[in-house]
Amino acid sequence: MAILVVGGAGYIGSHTVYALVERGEDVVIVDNLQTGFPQLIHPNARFYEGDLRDKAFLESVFEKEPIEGVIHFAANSLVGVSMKEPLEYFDNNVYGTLVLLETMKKFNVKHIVFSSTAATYGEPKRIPIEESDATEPTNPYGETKLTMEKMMKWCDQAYGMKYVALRYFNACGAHPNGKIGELHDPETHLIPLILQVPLNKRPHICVFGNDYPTKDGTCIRDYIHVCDLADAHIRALEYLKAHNQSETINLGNGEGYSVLEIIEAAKKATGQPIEVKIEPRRPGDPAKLVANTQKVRDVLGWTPRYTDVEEIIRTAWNFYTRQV
Ligand SMILES: NC(=O)c1ccc[n+]([C@@H]2O[C@H](COP(=O)([O-])OP(=O)(O)OC[C@H]3O[C@@H](n4cnc5c(N)ncnc54)[C@H](O)[C@@H]3O)[C@@H](O)[C@H]2O)c1
Ligand SMILES: O=c1ccn([C@@H]2O[C@H](COP(=O)(O)OP(=O)(O)O[C@H]3O[C@H](CO)[C@H](O)[C@H](O)[C@H]3O)[C@@H](O)[C@H]2O)c(=O)[nH]1
Repeated sequence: MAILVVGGAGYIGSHTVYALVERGEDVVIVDNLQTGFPQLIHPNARFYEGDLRDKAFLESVFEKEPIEGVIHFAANSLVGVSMKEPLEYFDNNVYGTLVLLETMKKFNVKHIVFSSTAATYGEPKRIPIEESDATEPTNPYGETKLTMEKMMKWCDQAYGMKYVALRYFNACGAHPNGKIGELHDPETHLIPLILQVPLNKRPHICVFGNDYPTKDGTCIRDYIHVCDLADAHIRALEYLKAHNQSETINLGNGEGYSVLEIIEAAKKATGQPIEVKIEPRRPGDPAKLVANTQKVRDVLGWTPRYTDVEEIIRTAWNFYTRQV
């Protein structure tokens, strides 16, 4: 039997594929490469290039492959773009998920693990955030992910399809093998942008606002290593097999770091100076996002392997310094 990884040529998807293959799983990837990279595709996975929204294509994959479970990463995920082009986000994220769920129903595949996000909460009412807290997304991206969660809830009720929705906080770092890591074009995430300074790809890192109500005035986030994320997906699939029960679970380290703290850690991890420029706030950034991680520990038995941000950044640095 095989695991289908939709979006397996992307950043988090590729790390999950590596973890699955390392465990001896048979892995099938579907990806249209819109933001994925051929070099992130594991050579032992069977790769089908195509779009999730292409029903005939997706059905042909389910016909050929003995798929028993799905991990779904494919989405548009830039908050700023989603504000300007919400319909593109509903089309790819919601309609793409609709086609996937219809195909799973047709081929009687009952288990799906999928990428949700802390953006489903919007501006949090309290820190750390618990899964039962209000979900009021402040942008179309978060709204599409919340809609995907709701689609799965009703598919469970109607068809007995079971899901684990993993609400990630800030994914970061790279596989310690140095072969795969975070590649986005354009890159918008803090850690890769910071590392572009010592890589001589940008003169300084812009800090978006130092007037937030936090300890040093910069935003606080919960950074989780991509291999720890990958591990949680595999545990979620095992949980579905063992318990056949749907869950929505936060996935973070449970520790908050400010933007300036991350820059300091990057200086230590790289041994290089990093010039900082303070800029105005980026619209839509909440001051503080930190996960309550009790549920992922209790339900999936997951604990993070990487808890030290300097070590996390070193794995990313190791990857970037090996790229030509
Ligand atoms: N990176 C983060 O910090 C973060 C945080 C929270 C949630 N997420 C979610 O995790 C998932 C993976 O994020 P990532 O950073 O690895 O993104 P990514 O862009 O690197 O990976 C997404 C992959 O899906 C593919 N894809 C997109 N639309 C597709 C379609 N219609 N058909 C086939 N393939 C398609 C892309 O080509 C890409 O390979 C996304 O759903 C994202 O919303 C990411
Ligand atoms: O050049 C930069 C880039 C980012 N930041 C700051 O660094 C923090 C982290 O920003 P990222 O863009 O790396 O990540 P976000 O917290 O904005 O977003 C991440 O987490 C969200 C959930 O909260 C979504 O899931 C989203 O997809 C995911 O990228 C923010 O305070 C941001 O303002 C800077 O100061 N300078």
